Amino acid sequence: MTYSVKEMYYTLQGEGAQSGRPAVFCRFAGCNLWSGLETDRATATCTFCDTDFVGTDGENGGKFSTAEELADKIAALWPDKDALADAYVVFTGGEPLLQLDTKLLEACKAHGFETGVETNGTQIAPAHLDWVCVSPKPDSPLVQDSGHELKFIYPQETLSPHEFADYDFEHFFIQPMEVEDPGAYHHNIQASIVFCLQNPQWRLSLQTHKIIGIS
Ligand SMILES: C[S@@+](CC[C@H](N)C(=O)[O-])C[C@H]1O[C@@H](n2cnc3c(N)ncnc32)[C@H](O)[C@@H]1O
Ligand SMILES: Nc1nc2[nH]cc(C(=O)O)c2c(=O)[nH]1
Ligand code: SF4
Ligand SMILES: [Mg+2]
Repeated sequence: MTYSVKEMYYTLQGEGAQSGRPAVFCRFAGCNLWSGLETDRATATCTFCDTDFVGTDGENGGKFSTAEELADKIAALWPDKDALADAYVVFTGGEPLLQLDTKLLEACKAHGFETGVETNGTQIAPAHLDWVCVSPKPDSPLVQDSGHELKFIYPQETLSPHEFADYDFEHFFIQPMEVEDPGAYHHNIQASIVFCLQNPQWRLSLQTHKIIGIS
């Protein structure tokens, strides 16, 4: 299996229940809900994506021909080789479950890493992931309907958080949809606050990395 990786970097998890936790982010190239090309955005299944996941030309990106080779690179990005007890890698994308497999998870475990994933839920996650974050998208069957956190990007015209309230997750988050127009983004933040206040099962997730200016 050859893995196509857009970029990898060491940062703080910005979103959800693990927010603030140091982690290596491994961003796979490609997604099943959008080509990633701006010319296709309007007709894509997922139209609000905030991420460039096209190609393998980002920081530490590339093609990795084995799980061990990719896991070695992930481990090399962890700052303290003597403190792997807290080592954490988050697989994202693009859609990571198009590429993330048991072999890669095992290779990361062998280095001492805890493993997490950010997924749109249209593919079943491999077993043994330590943290599964599912973020549902419109017109996309949610086959991964359990995990650690469900993160709903709010608001969405054709999808309501209420559809997911009984699913098997430990945490339920509302994350304001970031859009280009500052006024519209402000509106999404306000609407997210109101939703959480009226539906206390749900908590607010802010994209803290954007607030503090890290990637
Ligand atoms: C870029 S996606 C990659 C992982 C996976 N494809 C997914 O959609 O969950 C990472 C996270 O960012 C969220 N996200 C994407 N675009 C966003 C936006 N404009 N505003 C807020 N969150 C967004 C996604 O819902 C997901 O939780
Ligand atoms: N710092 C930081 N935290 C994140 N949490 C989820 C992200 C993602 O793009 O999947 C992300 C990201 O891009 N950066
Ligand atoms: S599913 Fe995830 S990666 Fe794909 S377009 Fe939507 S937000 Fe972006
Ligand atoms: Mg991101």
